[in-house]
Amino acid sequence: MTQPLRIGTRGSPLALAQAHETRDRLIAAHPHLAAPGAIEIVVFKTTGDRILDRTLAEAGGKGLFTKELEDALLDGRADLAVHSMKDVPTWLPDGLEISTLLPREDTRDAFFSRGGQSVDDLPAGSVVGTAGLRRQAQILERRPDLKVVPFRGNVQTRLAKLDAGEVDATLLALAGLRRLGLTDRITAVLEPEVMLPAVAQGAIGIEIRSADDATRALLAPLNCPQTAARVGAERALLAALDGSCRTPIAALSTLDGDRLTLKAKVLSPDGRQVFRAERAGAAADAVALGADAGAEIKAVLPPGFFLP
Ligand SMILES: NCc1[nH]cc(CCC(=O)O)c1CC(=O)O
Repeated sequence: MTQPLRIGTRGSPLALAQAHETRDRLIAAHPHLAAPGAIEIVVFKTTGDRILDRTLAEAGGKGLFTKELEDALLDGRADLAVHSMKDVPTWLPDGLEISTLLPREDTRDAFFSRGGQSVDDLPAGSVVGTAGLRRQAQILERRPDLKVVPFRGNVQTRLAKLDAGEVDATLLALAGLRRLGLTDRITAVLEPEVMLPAVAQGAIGIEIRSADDATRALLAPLNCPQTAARVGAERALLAALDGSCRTPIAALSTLDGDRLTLKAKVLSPDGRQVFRAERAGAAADAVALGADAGAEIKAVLPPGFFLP
């Protein structure tokens, strides 16, 4: 029998759901892969899964959720790695590439509060738990009277902490909740005007060895060109900004036919300073539009704005 195609993934329920979606799409495109043993899902624990007592910004380092999967690709323990593109660093290791983007889920953030209030109705002084600086900065931009505290753990853990009263409210990506079937608990879905999403939020990307033409060919029918253009624009913005995970950066591109619109925002962690850029143009120019918007913001940021 030939070697199985090995899908590398993290072990969180969301990561496993995304690995299973990838397997199902592979089988739909190539029915022979439904044979027993043709596809194997291999679970790897990443640094981000181990560190649960600090925020990601404090843990520092890029690729907290991707490095172990990339090591497995590079030394042949996996043939493809499935990632939330939101967690994929701007620069990939030599010899690897994102070959495929699956059709994007909803990009918005979902808001949960114990009392059922939305962001604007929370009583002053309410405690919002969030892991990320992007959500912290935008919550404080709109509601400087709220208190934001660090909040880690996978989706289920965070909802349990909310129930236990550790915080009054929290936010999670709607995409992950949809994939886990956990949307019934949502208090409100936040529009991008209130909470601009993270770069590539809601997109699943598949990483392979650049030299692995066989796996690239198998994955080709799974690629969604619209998602690729949108994520291409947003990640080009990130590259041009050359920020770190300690910088609140938010961006969203949308497509109307072949016309791509990109909205981008860089904030100070306390939400007091906000820098925006917007671009629109042909989808074929997605990367240039993103890079251009990033350069525009970078040019006006005060010196030392990005923490190392
Ligand atoms: N490691 C955090 C992470 N990475 C991707 C998602 C959600 C799914 C997505 O945005 O594609 C989440 C959880 C969250 O932010 O609520």
